[in-house]
Amino acid sequence: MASPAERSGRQVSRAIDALRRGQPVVIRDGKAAVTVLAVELAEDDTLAALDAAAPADVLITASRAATLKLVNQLAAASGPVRIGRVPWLDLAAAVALADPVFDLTRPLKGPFAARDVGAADAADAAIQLAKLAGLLPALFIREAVKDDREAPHVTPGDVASYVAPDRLRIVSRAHLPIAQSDKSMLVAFRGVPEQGEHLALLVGGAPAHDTTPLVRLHSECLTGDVLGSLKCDCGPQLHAALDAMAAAGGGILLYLRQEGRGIGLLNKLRAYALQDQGFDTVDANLRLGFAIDERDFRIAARMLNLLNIDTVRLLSNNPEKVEGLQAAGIKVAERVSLALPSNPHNAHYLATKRDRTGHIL
Ligand SMILES: Nc1nc2c(ncn2[C@@H]2O[C@H](COP(=O)(O)OP(=O)(O)OP(=O)(O)O)[C@@H](O)[C@H]2O)c(=O)[nH]1
Ligand SMILES: [Zn+2]
Repeated sequence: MASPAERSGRQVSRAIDALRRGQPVVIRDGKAAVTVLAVELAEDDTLAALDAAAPADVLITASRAATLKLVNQLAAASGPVRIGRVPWLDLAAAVALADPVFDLTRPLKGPFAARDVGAADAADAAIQLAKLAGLLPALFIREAVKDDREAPHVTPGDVASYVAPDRLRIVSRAHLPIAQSDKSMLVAFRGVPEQGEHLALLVGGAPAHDTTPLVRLHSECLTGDVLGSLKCDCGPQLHAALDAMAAAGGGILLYLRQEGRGIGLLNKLRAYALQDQGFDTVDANLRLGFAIDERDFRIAARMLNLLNIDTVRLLSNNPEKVEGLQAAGIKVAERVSLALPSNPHNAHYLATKRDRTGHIL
């Protein structure tokens, strides 16, 4: 029989799957319960079915609300913002609220009225589920009714346990000779299925017990790692890190499935589209409704724990990685910088990292 934790995990998986298929989900927090539907995938019929019980409002994040200049209406602007539904706020208008791609060409008319978000933990969990589903963080929301009982039901606690780093396990390991060292090994981890399998590449094999290994936290970047994008520095950093580890006699590269600083590939491309309009990497994330950086470095710390590593020499220019690891109990004995020459396409991106996200470059 499934344990309570397994049953709760299965419900969260079902809820994420439902959101991805454009179906509603119920989030229950004590006596309060809300029903949500992702704006991005809503259709006329699914929205009409949701609205049948009572017109559903629109839930967006604080950063999206700030972009839309809605925050000054609110006392607490750090959590999600619930926009009251008015007749002209139809599906197309809600999509425009959620998706910034048309912000410049078709400015939103309004006026929008922010209402009390109600069950705040349930609203937070709804936004987190949309992010786990790889969608824009915007949902239709109304109080749940009896007819919603077919939809997957979750609690904020279920969602928090689902993403807890201690769920991560090592599943498999094998030799993986690479150009820099034919003794390397690859270790695969299973955690949150929607995030993909995190990997640890042990360059030169398992590190000796008496050394402090050189470690790199590399966040997935399909465009840079695989396609040779010149917009970022990920591909060259990946290869330079492997070279540095080989030169040091070994090291560990954690390949974290945190594409686009945790917003996913589709949303990163949306951020790139905004960058084509002139916004920088920070503002693009905020306009989409995300945090500047959505990554959880406790996952990397948990991977290091499972590899029996408690102290590292970290290859990075990002002080937040150092702080994130240390807060999760990993000692960073030294930060080793990993800066590479810029090119005309990534010079502005690197300057933004230096000037706005505290990278030491
Ligand atoms: N959302 C978003 N993600 C981006 C953008 N450019 C690159 N990325 C992602 O940023 C991540 C790269 O970060 P890293 O190189 O691991 O880390 P960092 O924060 O730059 O810090 P370093 O350790 O100094 O390299 C990858 O997941 C990329 O996909 C962008 O413009 N928008
Ligand atoms: Zn990149």
